[in-house]
Amino acid sequence: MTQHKIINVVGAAIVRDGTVLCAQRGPGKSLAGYWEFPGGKIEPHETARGALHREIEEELLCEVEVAQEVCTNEYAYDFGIVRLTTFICHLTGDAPHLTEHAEIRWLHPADMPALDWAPVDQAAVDRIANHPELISQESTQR
Ligand SMILES: Nc1nc2c([nH]c(=O)n2[C@H]2C[C@H](O)[C@@H](COP(=O)(O)OP(=O)(O)OP(=O)(O)O)O2)c(=O)[nH]1
Repeated sequence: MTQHKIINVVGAAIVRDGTVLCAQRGPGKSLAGYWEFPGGKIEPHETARGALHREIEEELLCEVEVAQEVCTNEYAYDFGIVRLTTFICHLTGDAPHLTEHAEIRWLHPADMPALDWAPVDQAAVDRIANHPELISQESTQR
């Protein structure tokens, strides 16, 4: 029997002016070329929100306020089962800077499904596209 470990991952749907930051995974990484929500693996001592705050600081060199959860979804890849929890996030300072992604695009919810998303991301993309009001709530810090 094949044992599949569960990899707990958090992703940020960063909102700006009615659009969401979509990021393309860089070459040489797992799932290279697929579009994703920036983020990464939750370390054992971390909360999901704490991990997301740290990952965004590391990956995009910016600060976010982690707002409401979009959804949690699982997908069995050949390297393991990824359980992705996605949160709406708001920028609290500088704009994001690319460090490891190939490209980023700010898209309106209706345009997001056209990208080639990592399979586990599909649920969150569909939820945001079908419920654009999710991203219309302004940050509490503005
Ligand atoms: N950050 C992020 N990872 C995702 C998403 N969708 C998805 O399948 N993944 C996968 C890719 C990775 O296998 C894992 C997240 O780990 P990570 O972002 O820390 O990836 P990493 O570059 O450190 O890991 P790796 O390429 O060495 O496996 O979850 C997503 O929307 N955001």
